[in-house]
Amino acid sequence: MSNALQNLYDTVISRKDEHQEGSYTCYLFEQGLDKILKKCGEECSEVIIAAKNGKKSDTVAEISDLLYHLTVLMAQEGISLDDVEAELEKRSEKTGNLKKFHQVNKNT
Ligand SMILES: N=c1c2ncn([C@@H]3O[C@H](COP(=O)(O)OP(=O)(O)OP(=O)(O)O)[C@@H](O)[C@H]3O)c2ncn1[C@@H]1O[C@H](COP(=O)(O)O)[C@@H](O)[C@H]1O
Repeated sequence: MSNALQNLYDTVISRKDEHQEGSYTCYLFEQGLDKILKKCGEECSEVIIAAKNGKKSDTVAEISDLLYHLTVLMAQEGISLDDVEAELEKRSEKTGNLKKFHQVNKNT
């Protein structure tokens, strides 16, 4: 995972562990899962709208908002970046095996 995502994740975890005055992340944890899910839903819709509007910088900003809120959701649910990385790698291995399987079948 990228350094920026890892740094964000570490900061979010530290906000979960220790209250910091004025922190929006702490506010989200205090509000709880339903609020975090609501924000993920809202940010997801904003990504779709920005992408439809076609301005790359706006879409990048909305994707960043979504990634931040997903990071808060992961922390809330005890999911680490390693958990997601492992899942992605598992899929990539499966896809690789499937491609090899099709290649072998094509050649026989
Ligand atoms: N990456 C982010 C980040 N992205 C978006 N946001 C906040 O998400 C909120 C979403 O804005 P909206 O207008 O949708 O929501 P709102 O009306 O302000 O809030 P609601 O009433 O809807 O809850 C804004 O307040 C943004 O500041 C973020 N807040 C914090 N971070 C990072 O999280 C880490 C901890 O920051 P603090 O929470 O400030 O300690 C730092 O690394 C920050 O850079």
